[in-house]
Amino acid sequence: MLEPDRLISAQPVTNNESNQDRALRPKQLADYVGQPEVRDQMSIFIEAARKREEALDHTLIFGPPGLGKTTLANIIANEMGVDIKTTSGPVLEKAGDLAAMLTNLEPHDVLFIDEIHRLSPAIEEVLYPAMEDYQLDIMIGEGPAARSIKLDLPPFTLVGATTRAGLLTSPLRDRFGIVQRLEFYSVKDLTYIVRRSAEKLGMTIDEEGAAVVARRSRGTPRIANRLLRRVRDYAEVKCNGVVDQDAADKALNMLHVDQHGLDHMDRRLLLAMIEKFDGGPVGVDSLAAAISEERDTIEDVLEPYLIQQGFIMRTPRGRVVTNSAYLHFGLDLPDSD
Ligand SMILES: Nc1ncnc2c1ncn2[C@@H]1O[C@H](COP(=O)(O)OP(=O)(O)OP(=O)(O)O)[C@@H](O)[C@H]1O
Ligand SMILES: [Mg+2]
Repeated sequence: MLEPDRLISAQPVTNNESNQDRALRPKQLADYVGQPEVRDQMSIFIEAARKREEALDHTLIFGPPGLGKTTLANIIANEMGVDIKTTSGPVLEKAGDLAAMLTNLEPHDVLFIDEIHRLSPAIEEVLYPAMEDYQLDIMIGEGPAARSIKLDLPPFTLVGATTRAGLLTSPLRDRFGIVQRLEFYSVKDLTYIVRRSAEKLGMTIDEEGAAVVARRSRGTPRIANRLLRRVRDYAEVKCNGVVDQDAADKALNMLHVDQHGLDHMDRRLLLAMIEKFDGGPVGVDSLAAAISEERDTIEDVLEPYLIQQGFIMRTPRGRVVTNSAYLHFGLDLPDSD
């Protein structure tokens, strides 16, 4: 887990924040900002399924935390005009839990399984025939009285979300007809998201102020919304509630979020690579030990953005920092030999 005080963590930190997240969450594909390819494809697939009066094909959504996987799953159900039932990989412990959810679905409903890479193998076994043939094949009872029962399920859509597609077993991955990968958002898209969230929160922010928040949000809408709330606090106390470029800059400097949206965790990772490992290559486990962070956090949360921004590269021998990272910290470039 991340330190709960990490301001730019992409995970929702508190329940209260999840509620606020939900209030800002778009409900229709048309309001889903950015991700143009995903949006275009999904609108076609959804319209086609509706015309044929079929359930949408099973859909896998992957991408780093806070980019809009849960949001998209809900939009899919909404646009299909069906209900969504939500669960997650770690929550589904027993095959019976999954069976109960499956048998409660109405035709064409969406079953959303978050963190689908964390399903147990036993549950995956139940899922395969359910996905492929809408068949539930399950053992009930134990010992000599145990018997297997088969049930027909209504045609439904499984929507799975995961931070990394590579973590899924291939039989599971192969059963998804639609696979969507979410990308980090552009500053332009995030600026738009910030302005719209500001409107919903009843605050005043100008284009430049919104752009400052967008630039420092690690390409992630959840972080943009979180920073916006802290900027609002600052502006209400220090500048009569109006957020312009100057107010946004000052607020975010106070929070130690730098121009690239990097916070102390990112800086710690990059500096450890530079100072302790001469810039790499270094394996993720050594890195995790050096900064006392979990391997998963590094791979799921920290690294994707640092790679996308060109601060880190993945090589067969491990991670290396790039010259941009040295320049970011105002350090001399290492001798190239
Ligand atoms: N395309 C988008 N347009 C506007 N706002 C968005 C978009 N995607 C996400 N958001 C905002 O970001 C918040 C976080 O998104 P969401 O919860 O869907 O992320 P996630 O990918 O499911 O994250 P996690 O991996 O932590 O489950 C949403 O509540 C919503 O306000
Ligand atoms: Mg989610």
